[in-house]
Amino acid sequence: MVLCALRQQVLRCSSHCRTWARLLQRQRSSCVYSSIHGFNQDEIREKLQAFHGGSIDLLKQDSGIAVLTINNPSRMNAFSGSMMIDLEERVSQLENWPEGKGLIVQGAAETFCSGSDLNAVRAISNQQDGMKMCMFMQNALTRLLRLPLISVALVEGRALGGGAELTTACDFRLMEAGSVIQFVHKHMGLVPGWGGAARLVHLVGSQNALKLLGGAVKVDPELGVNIGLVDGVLEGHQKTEGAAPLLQQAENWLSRYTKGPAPVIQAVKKVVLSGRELPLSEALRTEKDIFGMVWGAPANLEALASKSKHK
Ligand SMILES: CCC(=O)SCCNC(=O)CCNC(=O)[C@H](O)C(C)(C)COP(=O)(O)OP(=O)(O)OC[C@H]1O[C@@H](n2cnc3c(N)ncnc32)[C@H](O)[C@@H]1OP(=O)(O)O
Repeated sequence: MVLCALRQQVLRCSSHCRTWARLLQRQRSSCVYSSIHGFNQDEIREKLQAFHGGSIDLLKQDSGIAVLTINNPSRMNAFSGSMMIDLEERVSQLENWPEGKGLIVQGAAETFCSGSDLNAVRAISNQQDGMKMCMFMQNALTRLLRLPLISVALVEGRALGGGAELTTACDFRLMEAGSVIQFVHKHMGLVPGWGGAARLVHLVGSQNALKLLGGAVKVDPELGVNIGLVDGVLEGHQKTEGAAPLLQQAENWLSRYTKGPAPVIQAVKKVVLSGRELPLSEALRTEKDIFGMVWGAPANLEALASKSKHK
């Protein structure tokens, strides 16, 4: 009897492992560009590495909420080439964090991010290299959005150009009162290239996206909330007496969605992600696979044993 139960448990575990492996594989192979698109990761990494400065810092906390900081304050947190590589490496670390539940993306020194480092942009202004940088960043930001973590961009100060695009690679956006998100690309003779336009259309619809990009509109928190780009407004702790530090406010906001065991939170993110990205039949099959991973798992058994009521 005991042996039989044990065998069932082992079978269930190995089936869960296979499902996990398949889903992880699906997630990994879901980079937008690979060698079949003529994308040579090593070549572009080498080019980007030449434009150094700043860093992307990752702090994984025991709470299961990590903080990713865009750190290049002397350039208003603009993305140097080496920071792009850093970003990709931090995303890899987050993909391999079984205890993870949430992620906050913030800028250092009270501003979010002023986009690409214009010094690097000037130096690689040829079309081929520009497109390679764009492929690299689309891969990194797509993987960021597809992390099995519930993510929030915490916008303090300005999110400009690529910085505005980065906010759209998170599940949610919180803005400090007085902060601005602005797709300034048109003023630079550009359009978004880090995937920001495609994600913006999903978030706010094509009419609003056209207005924001076509007019390079300064999105303040009120407009952001009205068009569905922004999910919450935080009190500026410098200006409002008694307000908690912004990061603390963001952690409090996020914690309502990250309460509970990591496998369940990750499963929640995965079913939403598959519903958002996959055709319906494939999304339904993926949902079934993910359901199979939480069904009969410890959190489910514990909840059943405690006869919880949802009053
Ligand atoms: C993917 C496509 C893209 O992202 S294209 C890049 C889009 N971003 C931009 O064009 C931002 C240009 N910068 C600005 O508009 C201003 O610097 C903003 C961010 C509004 C800040 O203004 P302000 O508070 O007056 O400070 P400031 O101009 O003195 O800047 C401080 C130092 O930071 C630098 N900085 C700023 N942004 C960038 C950037 N994107 N790339 C490189 N450096 C940047 C400024 O040049 C300035 O440096 P310095 O003190 O003059 O050495």
